[in-house]
Amino acid sequence: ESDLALDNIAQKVQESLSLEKRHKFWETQPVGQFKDIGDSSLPEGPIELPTPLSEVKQVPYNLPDPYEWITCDINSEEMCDEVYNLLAHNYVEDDENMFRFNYSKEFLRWALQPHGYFRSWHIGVRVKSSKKLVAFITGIPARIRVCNEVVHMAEINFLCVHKKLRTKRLAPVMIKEVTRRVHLENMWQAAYTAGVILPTPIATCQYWHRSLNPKKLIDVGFSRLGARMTMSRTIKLYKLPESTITPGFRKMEIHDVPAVTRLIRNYLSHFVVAPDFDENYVEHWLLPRDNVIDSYLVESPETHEVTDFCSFYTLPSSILGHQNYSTLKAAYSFYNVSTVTPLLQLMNDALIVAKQKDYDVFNALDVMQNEIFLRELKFGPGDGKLHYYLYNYRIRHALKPSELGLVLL
Ligand SMILES: CCCCCCCCCCCCCC(=O)SCCNC(=O)CCNC(=O)[C@H](O)C(C)(C)COP(=O)(O)OP(=O)(O)OC[C@H]1O[C@@H](n2cnc3c(N)ncnc32)[C@H](O)[C@@H]1OP(=O)(O)O
Ligand SMILES: CNCCCN(C)c1ncc(F)c(N2CC(C(=O)NCc3cnc4ccccn34)C2)n1
Repeated sequence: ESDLALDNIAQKVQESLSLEKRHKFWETQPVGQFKDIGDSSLPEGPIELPTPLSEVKQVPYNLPDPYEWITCDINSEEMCDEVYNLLAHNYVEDDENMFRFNYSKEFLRWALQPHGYFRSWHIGVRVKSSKKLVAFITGIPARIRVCNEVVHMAEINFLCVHKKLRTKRLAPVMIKEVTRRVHLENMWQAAYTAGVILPTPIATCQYWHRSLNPKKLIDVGFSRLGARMTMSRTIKLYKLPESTITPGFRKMEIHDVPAVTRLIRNYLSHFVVAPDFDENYVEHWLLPRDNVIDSYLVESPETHEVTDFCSFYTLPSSILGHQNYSTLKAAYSFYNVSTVTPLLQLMNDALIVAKQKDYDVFNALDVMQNEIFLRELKFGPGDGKLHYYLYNYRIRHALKPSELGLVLL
């Protein structure tokens, strides 16, 4: 562990000196460069113009000899298993390597197949001889409004290189290949998030956590017993009512799609960067799916109008090397809209539902208006920051988290 800890410190020092840090790959890309920070003479908008489709590289980038590209059909049970296992063993871990995201197969099928998706954007690298999947990166199409213009872009996610193939500069090749395939569909921008600092974040957000099962969170080292706090006092502090308190609070259903679309479109229009939701988008991204996405709304008992909405997605983490627990059941706040029910009360009902469904922790970023409820509902600030990025699109000033209306998975 001590070597790892030293590596982590070195990494942290490097990151903190990020201005001196050489980004040999990212310096070649059409993204905001650190050297340009503060240069308000640079125009807002696309950095490079589209190239004619005939001039886009028609063949995949070269991989080192033992490897080959594979387009992953996430609908195939076998391929989905391979992707699931690569991520379950090699995807994002916390800085102390105590937890690793454990995206489920049904979550991956949801996350990667929105209306109009491209299978060619689900890109794997495998070993020619053994056919073993050793790397992965994905894109999905999205319509994102940025500074009052709607841009068709790719949302890039699930970039993963097997632990044994790290620091071999495979990631830049993966990124260039997904870029090439997005260009072939005549799209020229992308949005992505990462826990690491790269050229150049458009916003940097903070994770907050609300304990639902404090005893387990303390046992596994996710959180620590507060000073002058006993375990029983801590359990009492986070106790929640047995049932939700808002009249008309219920699960979203398919017939609610038009009303929820109106509600969320209106709400997201207040943010500088936000998805351009239509009914297709709402039907895919917000209709409940067991163990993947939960969404609730408030239907006024008097007028039957839909006045409020809240949602969270399910992303468990593997607990690495603990004898009593193997999985942390985490809910991540997704999109929430309050027009009649106070946001505090709406989100408290979301916490109550999450507790009823045996989640251990409820996570939220400080985006949108989440700051209204974070402290009040006993969320604590986490150590994880999430940086938001746009590819080939310059925004003159970095955004405050409260100007962001976009949550990626
Ligand atoms: C128009 C369409 C455009 C579409 C594309 C838009 C861009 C999409 C961009 C991707 C969005 C992904 C969104 C998510 O999925 S974020 C989640 C990323 N995945 C993980 O953290 C899982 C665990 N880690 C790994 O699997 C590997 O460490 C990865 C694969 C992350 C790097 O592999 P490795 O550790 O073996 O390194 P390398 O030697 O191959 O390459 C080193 C180069 O890679 C740059 N690097 C490191 N981490 C990231 C990162 N998270 N985003 C972008 N770049 C990253 C790094 O700065 C350096 O470049 P430079 O500093 O020298 O310049
Ligand atoms: C590219 N998609 C971005 C979203 C992926 N997401 C959800 C994410 N990206 C970076 C983070 F920093 C993060 N955090 C949630 C907070 C947290 O829970 N920290 C303790 C912890 C428990 N399990 C894990 C697994 C990995 C990392 C930290 N973990 C920090 N979440």
